[in-house]
Amino acid sequence: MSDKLDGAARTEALDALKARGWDLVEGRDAIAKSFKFDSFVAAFGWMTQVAILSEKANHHPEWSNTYNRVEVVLTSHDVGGLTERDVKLARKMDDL
Ligand SMILES: C[C@H](O)[C@H](O)[C@H]1CNC2=NC(N)=NC(=O)C2=N1
Repeated sequence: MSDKLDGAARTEALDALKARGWDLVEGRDAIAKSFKFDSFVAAFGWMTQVAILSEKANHHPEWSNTYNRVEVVLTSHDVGGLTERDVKLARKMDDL
């Protein structure tokens, strides 16, 4: 059974995410955010922490790093869209 977000839960989650700088990706059911850090070391340190959390949750980001920036896309590949797993990972990324 798909655990894709829909209805009021999806609207609520997306509103909260948008308030924190996340946006829907055009053409797919995914969210994206660009994180900027003071340095490459700060960016990579954050990525390392996220990697550990992601592995623990078995839910992983699509991302790329250029110097002090990390471009993140979150979606749940197994269901082809956004789930609560993406919302939780987004919140952890914001909170680190
Ligand atoms: C086999 C394993 O459960 C899957 O490959 C996991 C790993 N991490 C994942 N991460 C994300 N974002 N979507 C998935 O569907 C997914 N599947």
